[in-house]
Amino acid sequence: MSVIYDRVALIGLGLIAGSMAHAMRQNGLAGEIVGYARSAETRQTARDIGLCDVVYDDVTDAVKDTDLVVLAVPVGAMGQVAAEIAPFLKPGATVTDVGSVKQSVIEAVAPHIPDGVHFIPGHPLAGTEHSGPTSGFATLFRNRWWLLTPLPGSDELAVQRLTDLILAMGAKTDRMEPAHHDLVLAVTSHAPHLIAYTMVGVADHLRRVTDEEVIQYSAAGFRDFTRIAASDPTMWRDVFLHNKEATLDILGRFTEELFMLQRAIRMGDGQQLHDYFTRTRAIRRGIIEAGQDTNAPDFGRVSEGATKP
Ligand SMILES: NC(=O)c1ccc[n+]([C@@H]2O[C@H](COP(=O)([O-])OP(=O)(O)OC[C@H]3O[C@@H](n4cnc5c(N)ncnc54)[C@H](O)[C@@H]3O)[C@@H](O)[C@H]2O)c1
Ligand SMILES: O=C(O)C(=O)C[C@]1(C(=O)O)C=C[C@@H](O)C=C1
Repeated sequence: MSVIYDRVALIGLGLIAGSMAHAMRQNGLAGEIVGYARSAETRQTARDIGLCDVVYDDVTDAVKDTDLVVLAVPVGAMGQVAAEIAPFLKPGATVTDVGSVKQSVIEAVAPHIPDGVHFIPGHPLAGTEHSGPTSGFATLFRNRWWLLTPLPGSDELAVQRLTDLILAMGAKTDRMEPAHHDLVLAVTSHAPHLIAYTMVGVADHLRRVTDEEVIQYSAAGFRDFTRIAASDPTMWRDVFLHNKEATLDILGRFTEELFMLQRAIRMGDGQQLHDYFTRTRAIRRGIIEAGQDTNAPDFGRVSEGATKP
């Protein structure tokens, strides 16, 4: 494939930036890939593993004369990073982000972007429970959705060029309104993470009662259900603080359903339980059959990729 951007700067060198670096390099999509991360330790690890062509100690050096700047830091840090880099952005450059929440990132970043620079918010629906500069791998985005939430009046050529990069990294892309994105992701990603974290908390509480047995004999159901509870605490703290309303809305609905099932169990209403599980099983199977389950975990791929990027 051919070069789409001459120079790409990755700000924040974790799972997503690292996977982008591998995917761009493997497919020859960037003339030069440079990077910056806040912690000196992360920068050193990135240099040791050759993640980028250059890793800078100063974020402004990374964005100077750069065609595409990718903000790949926790959602709560996006605004501050945008403010730092804004005076050094090249006219005509594109700034995108990969944050899991869109409305609050747009509110935090857009005011800092100078005229003549294109800000195109985005979100790859792909990840693992691993984080940091060694966790990325080239195939992370393959067959995954990468949503763009362009602002009204965005430069269509700039959006198309970013779309070309995303497609060339193996992803599928679509456009969405930021508020709709945040509601959809609250259902499909944010609430499930909170529930998984909670389930581990419950198991830990019970462990004290059962004398370690909960952890020792943790069944496949618990393991499958709670894999995502091993995810980065900073990232998820920021997601919940910045997608507050949608997450609280979905958790309210979840709690109502849970109470309904709880009551059915208490009343011995087997018919209600069976009907509910029959309906939800059909929905879940439908997702797989429609081929929309490409974001489901694949443990073989993840562990292989994470250790051998
Ligand atoms: N992990 C996932 O599954 C996933 C999937 C899609 C999108 N995202 C989003 O992508 C972004 C990055 O997530 P990740 O999983 O790659 O995280 P990560 O923890 O693996 O990496 C984050 C990087 O940001 C750096 N960083 C933190 N604060 C910074 C700051 N103020 N300035 C500069 N660097 C800073 C850290 O040093 C680290 O290198 C987040 O916004 C997250 O919501 C994550
Ligand atoms: O597979 C996982 O480990 C993930 O949690 C990835 C996942 C998701 O919920 O699907 C997590 C957060 C993102 O913003 C996008 C993808």
